[in-house]
Amino acid sequence: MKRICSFSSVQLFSRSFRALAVPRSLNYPVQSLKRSSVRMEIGRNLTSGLTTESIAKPRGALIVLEGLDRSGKSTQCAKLLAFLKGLGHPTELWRFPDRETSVGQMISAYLSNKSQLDDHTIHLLFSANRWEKRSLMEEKLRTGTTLIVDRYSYSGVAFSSAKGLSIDWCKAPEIGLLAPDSVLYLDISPERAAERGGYGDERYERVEFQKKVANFYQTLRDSSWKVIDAGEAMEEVEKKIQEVVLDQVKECSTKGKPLNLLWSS
Ligand SMILES: Nc1ncnc2c1ncn2[C@@H]1O[C@H](COP(=O)(O)OP(=O)(O)O)[C@@H](O)[C@H]1O
Ligand SMILES: Cc1cn([C@H]2C[C@H](O)[C@@H](COP(=O)(O)OP(=O)(O)O)O2)c(=O)[nH]c1=O
Repeated sequence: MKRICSFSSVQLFSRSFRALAVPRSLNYPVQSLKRSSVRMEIGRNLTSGLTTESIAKPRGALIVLEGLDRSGKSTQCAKLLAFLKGLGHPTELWRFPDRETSVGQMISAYLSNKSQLDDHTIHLLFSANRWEKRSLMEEKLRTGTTLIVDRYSYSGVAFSSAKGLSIDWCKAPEIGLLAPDSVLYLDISPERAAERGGYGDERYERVEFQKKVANFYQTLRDSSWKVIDAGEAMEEVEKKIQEVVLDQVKECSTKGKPLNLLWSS
């Protein structure tokens, strides 16, 4: 196994944040670079020292569920966990934000309107919350555990972009996190999601805002995505998810598949 990360998350953040947040008027080395070069520079900084193996080795699969608030992610994650465990696949369920860590507690206070934070700051906290779990995530996958992850970097980018931050800025601190093998997007209209239980308790649970989030999710789709109609009955959604995920889990655990990095070109 080759070395994956030579930076601590704090270093990664201070580098990305400095490079992104510095006003053009300040005399900072990246200031004179064009926007696209800045992005490339950040990509190099963030990913230098991050390498993945070229030979595909058997490992666990990284499965991400995404979607609007109340699209059914938690329900389906729990069902998928039971399904994979029942088939004998070592599997864990993770979720972001991970509200257990100290960063996660700051996020939780913000989401429940107990604290106020600048939009950029909360974005970086969400990202830091993923970086603090990155090495454990890699270790679990390489030792054969499949991870089902309830929300990941796509939530980070879609929700912050919906507030008006630039997509490129939002993606930058996510570069170098592990790329999922499958992203299952639970597709539902914001209006239908709002009719489901518990809606309206947290900061982002407003229909107009969720409409914007849905639009930004669309721009993030890539070949790893499968869109699932989340308006169908729970059992139907469950079956569709199982088909997609089982293929991935089998491929990763038997043939093996290289681990890729998110948004690194
Ligand atoms: N396919 C479905 N049809 C109807 N209600 C659903 C469906 N999936 C989930 N629900 C209900 O919607 C609510 C939100 O589901 P949840 O899984 O917590 O969503 P999320 O984790 O995406 O916020 C819960 O009350 C859940 O029982
Ligand atoms: C992971 C993540 C979530 N979020 C938002 C999405 C949710 O509105 C909120 C909390 O996520 P979550 O607890 O998963 O909410 P829900 O169960 O209702 O889907 O945080 C971000 O804004 N950025 C992120 O990086």
